[in-house]
Amino acid sequence: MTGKGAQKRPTSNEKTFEIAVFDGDGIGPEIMRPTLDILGEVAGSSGTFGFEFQSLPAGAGHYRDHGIALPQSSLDAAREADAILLSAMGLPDIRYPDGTEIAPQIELRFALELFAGVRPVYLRPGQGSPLRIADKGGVDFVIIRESTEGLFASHGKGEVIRDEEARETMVITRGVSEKLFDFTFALARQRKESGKGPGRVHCVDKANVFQAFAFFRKIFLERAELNPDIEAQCAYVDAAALWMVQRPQMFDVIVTENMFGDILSDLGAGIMGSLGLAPSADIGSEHAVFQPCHGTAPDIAGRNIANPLAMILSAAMMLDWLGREHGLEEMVTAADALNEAVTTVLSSGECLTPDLGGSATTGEVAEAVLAAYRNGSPA
Ligand SMILES: NC(=O)c1ccc[n+]([C@@H]2O[C@H](COP(=O)([O-])OP(=O)(O)OC[C@H]3O[C@@H](n4cnc5c(N)ncnc54)[C@H](O)[C@@H]3O)[C@@H](O)[C@H]2O)c1
Ligand SMILES: CC(C)[C@H](C(=O)O)[C@@H](O)C(=O)O
Ligand SMILES: [Mg+2]
Repeated sequence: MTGKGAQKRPTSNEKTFEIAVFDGDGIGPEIMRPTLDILGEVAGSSGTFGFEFQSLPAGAGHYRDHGIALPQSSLDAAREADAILLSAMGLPDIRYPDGTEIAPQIELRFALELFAGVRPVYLRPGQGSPLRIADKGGVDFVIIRESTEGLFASHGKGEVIRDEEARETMVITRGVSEKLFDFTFALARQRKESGKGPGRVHCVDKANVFQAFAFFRKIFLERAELNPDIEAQCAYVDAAALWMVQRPQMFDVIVTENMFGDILSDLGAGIMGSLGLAPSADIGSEHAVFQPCHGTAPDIAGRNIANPLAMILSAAMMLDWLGREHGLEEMVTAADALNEAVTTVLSSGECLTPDLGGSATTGEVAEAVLAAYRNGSPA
């Protein structure tokens, strides 16, 4: 896979995956660079899989310089790739004429039908958290954020009427909701089978007020009947936000609408102590994008102090997804080992970026992860 601006980093292994890479804006390139180095080493030490990375232009900077946020050639190349890695895009001062920010990641989610935004919330042993609960153990749940409709469906289509009134439309469709809930129950089952969770799904909505959410909940309950081995619960979003802070251990898998998922996943990152620890995967039937939950952090960009762990953990999610999709157990094991390496670094508390109270640089944290990976490497 080549193209204008392509940067290839081939490794000579049996199965080579083509990865589309969006460096993005702000801290994006700073956290992407060491992540690709880590992936290169993980692949190199495996001997059974490798990566070809293709860097693709898109983002707010690209819009400022070229008048387009996501070139068709980038979208086409992303579509062809085995997986897509994205750091973060958008800058507060660079906007479309309608006043909204440049957000090609939304275009990618729509174009590639990435309906399931998987956003884990996991407190590692020894890891700090602002929560004042006596026992912080057992905070390990996943938010599934529907990512192609809900309140985001009117992205670019909202209207302001005579400077007096603004309107956006929320869309919930049966087709996407059924796929979303089936994906969610399957994930809860996978977690149950691997001992990570009790096999429980909470549908988080606002069905007490909005017809669209009553419909969302109705479809959830229909699909729950087809998955009787998984406990199905419903919660209103305001109470769910409270419980995420007061007793987060009650959650295993949360499934929710796009906007609620956007907000709750940042709350989840807050529980973990930093947005710099929150990875994500936007998954569809044929494509997947792996990116941190956080943005381009313009306030710290260019200083080499951004926390690279959310990006590295997103790369681990990519390894896990590719491994499962292609039946390559070694990739799944490598994903676990990379996760474990991050746990080692966080638990020791010796090499942390300033968002976690430390003074390490982006590069130093990535190096520490690599060292921990080498020590506990599955190879
Ligand atoms: N997925 C994405 O690409 C994405 C997500 C959210 C926001 N954005 C865009 O990013 C820009 C900035 O948005 P924002 O400031 O509201 O949110 P943000 O996530 O960029 O930053 C919020 C706060 O978290 C900190 N932070 C974020 N990531 C960090 C990291 N890896 N290490 C250390 N600290 C980190 C920032 O310094 C800031 O204080 C906006 O243009 C927004 O639209 C993009
Ligand atoms: C930047 C923005 C468009 C994006 C979203 O709202 O989806 C971000 O907040 C996220 O969580 O991925
Ligand atoms: Mg967000």
